[in-house]
Amino acid sequence: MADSHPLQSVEAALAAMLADVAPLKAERIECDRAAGRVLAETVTATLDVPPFDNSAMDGYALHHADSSRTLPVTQRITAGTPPAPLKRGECARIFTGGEMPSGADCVVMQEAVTLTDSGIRLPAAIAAGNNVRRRGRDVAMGSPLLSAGQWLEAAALGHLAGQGITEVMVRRRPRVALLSTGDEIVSPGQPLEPGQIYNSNRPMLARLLTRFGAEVLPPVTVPDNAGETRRLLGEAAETADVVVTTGGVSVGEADHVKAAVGELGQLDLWRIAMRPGKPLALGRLPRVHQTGEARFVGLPGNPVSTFVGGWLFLRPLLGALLDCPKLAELPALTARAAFAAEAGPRRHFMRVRLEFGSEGIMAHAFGDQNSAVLTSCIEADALAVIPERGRVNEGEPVRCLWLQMP
Ligand SMILES: Nc1nc2c(c(=O)[nH]1)N[C@H]1C(S)=C(S)[C@@H](COP(=O)(O)OP(=O)(O)OC[C@H]3O[C@@H](n4cnc5c(N)ncnc54)[C@H](O)[C@@H]3O)O[C@H]1N2
Ligand code: MOO
Repeated sequence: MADSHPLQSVEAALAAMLADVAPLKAERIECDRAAGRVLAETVTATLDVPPFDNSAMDGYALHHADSSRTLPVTQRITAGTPPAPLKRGECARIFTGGEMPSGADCVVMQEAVTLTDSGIRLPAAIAAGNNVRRRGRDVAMGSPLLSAGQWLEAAALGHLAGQGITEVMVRRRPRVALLSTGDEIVSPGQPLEPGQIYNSNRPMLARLLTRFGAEVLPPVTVPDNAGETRRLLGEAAETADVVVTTGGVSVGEADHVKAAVGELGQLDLWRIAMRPGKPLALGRLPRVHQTGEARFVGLPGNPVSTFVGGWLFLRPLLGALLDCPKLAELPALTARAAFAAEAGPRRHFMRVRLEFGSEGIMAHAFGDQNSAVLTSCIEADALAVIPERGRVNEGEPVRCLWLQMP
């Protein structure tokens, strides 16, 4: 009976799921297509950035010993033009990014000088190094630029380009098959018959998985039939690294997923002490025609259970397959609860909106926390964690898992 089946802790379930996950192979791709991918190699800088000392301001380059004098302007240096050496007692007109001429060691902003008939009158006491961006200040040649496991987003892509790099080794994207179970499930675009509902889990999970770095395979709908469930799960395992189902993992008579996984492969774990998402199931499906096996994650059908299960289980699983620690771990923060809540034997993951105010961070819980109420996820920035049999009173600190991308 289901109720005699012990509930596993979230930690035990995560540990079991991640115990023997090996990172996927690496592949070389163009940097232009590398956004949202995970670096599979450590990249070493082959260039200093910036490659030469240059001016941080539009102004005049000089030697600091010439401070407070009036100097003739003997050259004009724009970004991209090589400078000539500068003699003592001269200054150079220079613009932001322009290379410092030898003989100069500081730059005075143009707003700080006075133009006179005999030259540029300089302010007193200009320090050496003033307004100069030193060669290698950002990146020193030979130093690690980016480490393996780096999630590639805007700044990292800029860093690679700054080295003139056009291709990088990244992890292959995990292929995820998404199977929606249930006779009542209909795809948007089709007419809705009595008793049917539209499939909201598929696009929601597809979006989450894409953001977590996966390649989502074409949609599969699974009827409430044991034979078809087995066939479609087996078929999915042939091409997918991860097979995710929604629905059909509870104790209803039409819940065929767990049995099918057990028959085809191995059901590692079922029922977790979490709310929502209690009937979540984990396992593996061996491939018949290909080598290896696919990971199986069975998410409960209620849309909120699917959403929360996606963040708490699919994200770490993809993080392990992609060997990306920052993807694997959800960042946690402590906020003040703008609500009171109590948890039973299951840890409660409440959908909250975070308000960043002068007094700190407040967590506002959505009013209806039922696992069928997807509205609770729309504005959710975080999951507030109420420990098993724990309680949080209004105004007290509460740990929150931030629903943020790496
Ligand atoms: N007697 C018991 N009944 C239930 C238990 C239990 O312990 N004993 N657990 C409840 C909990 S908690 C959950 S969560 C659900 C999960 O059940 P399943 O995973 O078997 O999911 P289904 O029954 O197939 O569906 C649940 C619910 O979600 C709707 N659904 C399913 N797929 C989709 C979809 N793709 N898009 C939108 N909505 C979907 C489905 O129509 C159901 O309303 O079981 C409880 N029952
Ligand atoms: O575990 Mo369920 O998602 O609470 O309704």
